Amino acid sequence: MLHENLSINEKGHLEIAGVDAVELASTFGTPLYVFDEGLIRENCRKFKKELANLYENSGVIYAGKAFMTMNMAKIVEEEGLYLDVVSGGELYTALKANFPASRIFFHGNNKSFQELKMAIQYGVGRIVVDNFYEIELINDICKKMKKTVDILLRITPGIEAHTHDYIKTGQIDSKFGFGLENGHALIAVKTAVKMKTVNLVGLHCHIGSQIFETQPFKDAGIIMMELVKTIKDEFNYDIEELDFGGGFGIKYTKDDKPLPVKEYLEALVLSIREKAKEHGLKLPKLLIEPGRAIVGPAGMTLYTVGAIKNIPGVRKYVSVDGGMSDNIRPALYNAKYEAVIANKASKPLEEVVSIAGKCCESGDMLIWDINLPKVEPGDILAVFSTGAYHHSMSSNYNMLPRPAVVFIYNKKARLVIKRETYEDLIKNELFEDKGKTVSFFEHTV
Ligand SMILES: Cc1ncc(COP(=O)(O)O)c(C=O)c1O
Ligand SMILES: N[C@@H](CCCC[NH3+])C(=O)O
Repeated sequence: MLHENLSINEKGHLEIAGVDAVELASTFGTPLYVFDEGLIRENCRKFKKELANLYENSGVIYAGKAFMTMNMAKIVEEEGLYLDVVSGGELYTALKANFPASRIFFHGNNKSFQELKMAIQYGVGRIVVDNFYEIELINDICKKMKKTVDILLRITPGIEAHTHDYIKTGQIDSKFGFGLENGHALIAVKTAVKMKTVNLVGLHCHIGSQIFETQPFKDAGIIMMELVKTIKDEFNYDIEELDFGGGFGIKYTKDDKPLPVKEYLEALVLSIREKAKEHGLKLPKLLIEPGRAIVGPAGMTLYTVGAIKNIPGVRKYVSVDGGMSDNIRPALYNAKYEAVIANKASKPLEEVVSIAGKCCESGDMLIWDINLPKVEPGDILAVFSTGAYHHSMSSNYNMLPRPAVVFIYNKKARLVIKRETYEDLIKNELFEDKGKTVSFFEHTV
């Protein structure tokens, strides 16, 4: 199986973290996001430990955009990680979960006045400043509130990571950060150093996501340390923290070959140490921001098979009860997945089919050409590695209620987000009539 926490029980059913997936589907309904909480915690610890072993003065920040709920924020806090939030909504969720504001890093390329005010009012640990407009906004807010704030500047280091175009972020032609090549980074440093309301603590860069090589991390280490040296020389200013973002690749299919986390980190740490030695610089605090690698492999989605359409000599379409509304990644990035029929996990593979979502889009295909046992309506399809950027990117397209979320821990299933209801879909609508009472059947857990 794709991940170690997946197995097949004596009934021939798929199990995740020791819990029968078919039972989960029948108890909680489908589509269903299932997370192995034990694996999330293990991944948090692994990142912390691997980094600390290589570099003492370090910290791991969980990137909330991958999967953000109050329960997730609690796990992140309990595991001693920092938290990266990227909107007022993520910040609100974290604060509601009692996540300490001082451990929050606030990201985003267009933070609004209200979002920044909220962040400053609640005392977030760091604002990761993306652009000149934002520096001025922060300055104004801090002056009005008579506060100061610790910031990192997001740098676009000019590195091309070999990943999907939509998830590359380090190249100069990017909407994120201050460009290094065009001199914006140094102008931003100069501005921040002079500003009384902000305390420039460090620099940030993020080169992309789902990366399978060490070279971009090595390059990022070198480029950022050169910048630290330039800042020291030009402004006599010490940069105390370097945050290198996330990007650690994971396995969606057997063809994906992520490296052990240690290898990416070693590459990064080596280049930082070498540059520090070469230029006689103090070693900065080293931060990383993994999202996908912490939650991605820990999640899977369960669907129920419905209509099956065989077009002889062409293709067999197997439709499931979810689709691009709970997994936009195939449509957005042409992302590939592996899946099994959870109730036939030990049956031989018999046919090649394509898994279609239920949204009104021809592009709503979850998997093209997958080998499965004979598929029938009512079968439970389990799609793997759906922990990151699935729930967080879900929508109500076609007025589909968002799936429930279940955490498995110590072989017990716990509902952490209820399935949305049809009432939830219309709850914010202002409608003049009283509206009619409509009966319907839905799996409400
Ligand atoms: C600034 C920043 N940090 C961290 C992450 C998390 O990246 P990943 O999920 O690839 O680890 C992202 C998303 O790519 C990001 O934009
Ligand atoms: N949402 C993307 C990654 C973007 C990361 C955010 N900067 C994905 O599913 O792969």
